[in-house]
Formats: sequence, C-alpha cells, structure tokens
Amino acid sequence: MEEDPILATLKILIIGESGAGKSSLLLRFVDNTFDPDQSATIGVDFKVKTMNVDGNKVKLAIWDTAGQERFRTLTPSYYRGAQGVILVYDVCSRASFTKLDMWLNELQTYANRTNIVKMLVGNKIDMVGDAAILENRAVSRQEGLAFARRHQMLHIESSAKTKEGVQLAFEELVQKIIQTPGLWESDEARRDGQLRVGDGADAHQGACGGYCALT
Ligand SMILES: Nc1nc2c(ncn2[C@@H]2O[C@H](COP(=O)(O)OP(=O)(O)OP(=O)(O)O)[C@@H](O)[C@H]2O)c(=O)[nH]1
Repeated sequence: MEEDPILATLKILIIGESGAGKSSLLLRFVDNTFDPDQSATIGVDFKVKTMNVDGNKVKLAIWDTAGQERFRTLTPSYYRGAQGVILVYDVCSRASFTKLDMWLNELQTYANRTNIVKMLVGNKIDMVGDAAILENRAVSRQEGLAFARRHQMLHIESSAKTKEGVQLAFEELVQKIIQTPGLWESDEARRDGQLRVGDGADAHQGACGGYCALT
C-alpha cells in the first residue's frame, strides 16, 4: 500500500525556565517515557517525529534547548526558521512563570517569522491534582490562560509524568501552524489540494476554541 506523502516538515522549539520540564515533555511526546531523574540539557537536543493531524502527515523536527543560561549557546540559529514554539512553565514555580516575559523577548528578538504559532504549557499538574497537595500550585490555571490570551498564545496544562495534555499540546500547535497561510513552505500542497482541514466551522480553532485549558 502506498504511504501518505508528508505534507510539511515543521521546526518546533521548546523554551522556558530550567527545570520546567522541557526535555521531559519532548521525551514523553516522542518516546512515551518519563525519567524522574532527567538531567539538565546542555546546549541543544533534537528529535524527529511524524504525526497525523486532520488527515495530514506532518514531520516535526523538535528542538529542546537548555534553560540554564550557562548552557545556552547558538541562540540565534536555534530560533531561525521555526514555525512553532512551546513555551513551558512549571505550575508549582512562580519564578518559571515570571520568566516567561524574558523568553518571549528572546523569541521576538531571534525568530525570523512574525506569525510563529505559540503554545503556552503549564507543566507538572500531577503535583497539584490532589486536594492534599493543592498548596503546591504557584500559578492558577486562570492566570496561565490570561497570560496566553494577552500574548496570542494557545494554552494547556500538562504533566510529562502522567502524559496528561502532552499529545494535545503538540497536536493543537501543529494544527494551528498548518492552518496559518504562508507559515510553512509547501504552498504547492495547498494548491494541489493535498491539505485537509478538520471538519466543521470551528476547524481553525482546534478542539478547545483556540485557548486550551484542560479541566
Ligand atoms: N512530577 C513531575 N516532574 C516532572 C514533570 N516534568 C518534568 N519533571 C521533572 O522535573 C525535573 C526537570 O525536568 P527537565 O525535563 O529536565 O526540565 P528542563 O526544562 O528540560 O530543564 P533544563 O534542561 O535545565 O532546561 C526532572 O527531575 C523531571 O523528572 C512533570 O510533569 N511532573
């Protein structure tokens, strides 16, 4: 049987504070594993995954960068050509949320596409799910959502540990990229009618109206 052609190859970045769970989200998404002793990223890591969104086969090149300043090198080339970015904070760390402005500034400085699609991910919700440990939460879901709206980002809360929200974060991001005209290269695919968009009038907004907040 003939395989579906790849509609596009997309460059996705993961940025955010050290320890927020960037590498863990990548590992969960690509290899479906979790390491409680995940070590800090030095420089840049890179993984490839093919996924299917709305019937479109898309190849993702996902770049995971070090959150720690001393391990950060080659910043401009890291950002160049990216169509999507996942901005990660830890729902138990106020500092990781406060630092989001800095990451957005860096993104604005180095990314060469103005219409890059952004997904804000509040990670480690497994740490706050139980009433007994509710006091761990440092950033409310509403606050995360409000920040995302202010900066035209999608928003999801996730756990790389339990898998919650991880697949959806990548899917929603890719769906929005594909639906953004001029953002990805293969315009021939649109003309040739290869591109399939989800059924229904709200296809442009994804499964959760453009701003995902898992309950
Ligand atoms: N409980 C819990 N722990 C997590 C989760 N995601 C990551 N961790 C843990 O948090 C720590 C930091 O995770 P990393 O994935 O290395 O974080 P990072 O953002 O890539 O950090 P840098 O590489 O330094 O930028 C590790 O001990 C992970 O196991 C999560 O969803 N839940």
